[in-house]
This record gives sequence, C-alpha cells and structure tokens, in this order.
Amino acid sequence: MSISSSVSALNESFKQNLVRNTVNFSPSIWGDQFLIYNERKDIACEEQLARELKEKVRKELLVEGSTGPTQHMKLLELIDVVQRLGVAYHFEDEIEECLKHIYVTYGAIWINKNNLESTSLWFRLLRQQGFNVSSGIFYKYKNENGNFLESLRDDIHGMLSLYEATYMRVEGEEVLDEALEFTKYHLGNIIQKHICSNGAFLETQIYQALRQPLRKRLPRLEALRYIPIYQQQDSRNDDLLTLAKLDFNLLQELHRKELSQISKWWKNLDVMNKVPYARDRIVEGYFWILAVYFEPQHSESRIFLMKICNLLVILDDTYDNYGTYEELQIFTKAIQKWSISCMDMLPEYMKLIYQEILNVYKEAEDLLEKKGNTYRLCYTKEMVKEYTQNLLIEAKWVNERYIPTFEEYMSVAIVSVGYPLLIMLSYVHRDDLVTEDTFKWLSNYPPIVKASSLIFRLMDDTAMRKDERERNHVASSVECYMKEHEVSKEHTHELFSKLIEDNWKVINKESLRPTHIPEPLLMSPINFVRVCEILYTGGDNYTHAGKEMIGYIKSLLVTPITV
Ligand SMILES: CC(C)=CCC/C(C)=C/COP(=O)(O)OP(=O)(O)O
Repeated sequence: MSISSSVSALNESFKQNLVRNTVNFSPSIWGDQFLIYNERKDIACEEQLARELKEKVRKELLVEGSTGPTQHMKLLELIDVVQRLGVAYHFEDEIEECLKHIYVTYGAIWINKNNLESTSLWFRLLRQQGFNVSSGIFYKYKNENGNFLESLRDDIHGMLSLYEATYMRVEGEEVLDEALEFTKYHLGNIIQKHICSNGAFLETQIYQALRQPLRKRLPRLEALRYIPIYQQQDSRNDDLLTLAKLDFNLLQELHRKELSQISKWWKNLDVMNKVPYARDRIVEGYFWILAVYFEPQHSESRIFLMKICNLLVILDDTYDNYGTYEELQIFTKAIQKWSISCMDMLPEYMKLIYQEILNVYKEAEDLLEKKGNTYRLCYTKEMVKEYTQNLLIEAKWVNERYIPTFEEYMSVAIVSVGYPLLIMLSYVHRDDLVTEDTFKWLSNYPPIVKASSLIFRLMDDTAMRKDERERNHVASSVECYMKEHEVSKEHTHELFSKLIEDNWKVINKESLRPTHIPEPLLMSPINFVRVCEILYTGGDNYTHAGKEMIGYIKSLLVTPITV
C-alpha cells in the first residue's frame, strides 16, 4: 500500500474512533498559577546589595596570601560552604584557582592526614573538581587486620565527611567501598540509638546524608536545605549567608519569569485540546530542566530545552500509549525525512506535534545562525531520528507481545529514555566552552552519557507507574530481567541498585581530568542523573508529583526565603 493510501485509511479509522490504548492522565495540579508573572518592583536594591556582597566573598576566596596547611584548610571549608549554599557559580574561577593551588602544593597526599574530617573534605572537593587525588590515603585509617579503626566510631564529623567522600569513588577503589559500608553502618547506628552528643541537630544531618549523599543532591535543593543550617552556626560568615539568601530569591524571580514564558507557549499550542491523551506537566518539567542548570546565563538554553522536552513527552505518550503501530511507523518515517512536505502523510492529531518540532527547530536555527552555530542542530536532528526509531522498536515489541532479553531491551531503552538526546540538546544554546567536538563526542554515546541514561532507565522502570502496569506497555527492564533469569522482583531491584552504583562510578571516572570535553560541561549529564533521585524515588514524581516533590517545587518557584 502506498503511503498516501495508508494515510487516508488511517484518517478514516481515526474518524471512526479506533480502539486505542489510552490512559487519561490527571490534569496539571498547578492550574494556571504560573502563567502570569508580575515583576517585583524592589529588585534593583537587592541586586546591588548582592553585587557588593559577592565582591566581599570573592576576596576571601583568593588563594594569594593563603599559605600553609591551616589557611588552606580554611579555604577548603569556605569552598565547601560556598558550594552548599548554592553560590559557587559566582566564583568558579576563584574556586578552580584555590583547588588547583592545593593540588599542586600537596600532590596526591594531603598534609593534615591525621584528621579524618579534613582529609575526607580535601579528597571530596578535589575529586569533585576533577583532580585525581589518591584514595590510598584512607588506608591510614585501617588496622593491621585491614579493618577500619574502631576509634573512628567516636569521630562523628569525620565519619560523616568520609561517608560523603566515598561517593566520589571509581571502579576498583575497594578502600572506599569498605569505607562506605563502615560509615553507613555506624552512622545508621548513631541515629537509631540516639547516641549523638550534639543531639537532634547532628542527627538530622546524618539522617539527611544517609538518605541522599551530597554527590547525588541537586545544588538548588541543597542550598535550600543548607541555608537554615548555616544560619545556626556561630562561625558563619554573615556576608556569605545574606548573599546566599538574596541570590536564591533573585534566581527564583528569573525562574518564575521563564516558567511564565513557557506556560504561555504551551497554552497557545492548545495541547490539551488537540492531544488530550498527553501529560500536562509543564511545571514538573521545568523543575527537571532547572536541575540541569539554574544559572542566569543559561536562560535561553532552558527555554529551548523546555519546549523540546515537552514535545518529547507528547511523543513518548504517543508511542507508548495513544498511537497505533501503523501511525507510529508513518510518524517515524516523517521524522527521518524532516520536512514540512511530510505533513500530508500524517494523521490529523500528529500534525500539531510534527509541526511544532519543526517550529522549535526553526526558532533555534534563527538564533544559532547569528553565531555560526547551526551545525549543532544537525547533530541533534540525527539524535531525534534515533530516538523515534528506538521508540518504534518498543512499539513493535508491544505490538508483537515480545519480551526481549535484558541486554536487548537495554540497548534500545537507554536511547528511548531520551537522555542521550536531552543531554545533547542541553548544549545547543551554550556559548561557553562548547565546540563541534562536543557534539561529535556526544553523538557517539560516550560512557558518561550511557551511564546517565542507564541510571535513568533503571530508576524509571523500577518506579513503574500503575497506568503502565495496567495497560499494554513495553516490558520494563525489571520484567525483562526477571523473565530471563527467573528471579524475583526484590532480587532484581537489589541488583539494579548495585548497577546504579556501578554506573555512578563510571560517571566519577569520566569526570576526572583529563576529560574528553571541558570539565564544567560534564555537569549537564551529572545533574540529569541527580534529578532522577527526586523524580523516580518512591514512584514517578514527574507524572504524579508526591508531597515532597510538590514541596520542592513550591520552595524553588513560589516562596522566597526571608532575608
Ligand atoms: C525535562 C523533561 C520534561 C523530560 C522528559 C523526558 C521524558 C521523555 C520522560 C518520559 O518519562 P516516562 O517515565 O514516561 O518514560 P518511559 O515511557 O520511557 O518509561
């Protein structure tokens, strides 16, 4: 049958209301509250004060004049606080200078190695920055039998600092694997038995760290968590604290403005009337993108990414849910051709999606043309093509009721999960450090991209939604693994948790210098993984935001911090 005759047959069956695999997603819980943004009038004074405070803090982060281990230790502590308070992005050059200086001065061995807290902090901060300091230093804390010293149990701050440091480990660093087990066990004991001399305050810190280590936390949420903690510390730097609060509120204003812009675009598309089967999750989606980068200079990138990602969600719901296999074949073909002339091939309801993908790309092309960067769109178009081809393979499996092996499923599912594409899209409008090599590198699915995608896929599948279980959905990684190996769900979940940790080790290794692309660019895949911890722990918080997720969104986008 020719394409045009198959299309008219499809349109006919569409009119006759063909029986489809449809799920009615609940409407957005946010209504229209982010549609209108009213700019605050008093913002200029706050911006001015923030600028002044920034300069004061900058002076404290200068490495010149800071000689000797004591002062270097103070610098490390300050960097830690600046990062936790969410303002490190203002001082990237100073932080790089300080850490490079400390790395060069002490090489692989930290001078203050008798102090577990400071050694662990040194290790974590340098590794985070990509400096490959050796974990061998931690053998010092073991006895002749190879066990961690019992005396460490009394050093709660040291154990907490070591616990956080272990999450920077790479494959083969057994001393850190063991240190993680040791600290997890003893810190867990401390909160269970309430044996903490500093009482509830430190217990809360331990509890939060055990729930989620710093390496996996989102910088914005960490700032929210840490600002009130820092406020209670006698040794706090008030300039830094005020800067953190002002900066948080100023960013919140910018983010609200962007969300309003995006909400208007979404409303104008009239998606909910034209493709009512799709999820209306603009606010949750914006939270997702904000996790990738929140800084003001990435505003254009956020808007572009938001538009594309929401179209990808419609695609996901079309391939996973609403579209018939025949319609999906036609749509996939149209995407491979990437031309407005394909509109006639498509069933009516798919036209909006196709047209808007072309529109968003055209809009991006106009912006990139001025900078000579349109090559970036060629790479991402190829990725969109691969993405839809892989979605189609899954649709075929559903159609044929085929359950692949775990390996076969994963080879398709780490593409269909969308992260290789989303990660690449996150660089399209960046002006800093991105070159054509970045795109060439990304198009080969490098290990850090594969690891991020695999973690997302496993977490997403483990949190499989009720609607996905009930309808005819592609077998998930959990189901494929259970069937192939004849094992229980619990066993599979346990194995996946280990696989997720192993892939974090890959991410850590790929972040050590020398890196394939400039080190700061790697924050994009890292943050894409971090946000999965929020979105896919204890359910699918993107589709059905739970209480905690709603709280995060309100704190980031609705309620300012009291300065
Ligand atoms: C920033 C945004 C909005 C990204 C959206 C990414 C995406 C396509 C998610 C689909 O989730 P899913 O859990 O339905 O995926 P799948 O159907 O593959 O399991």
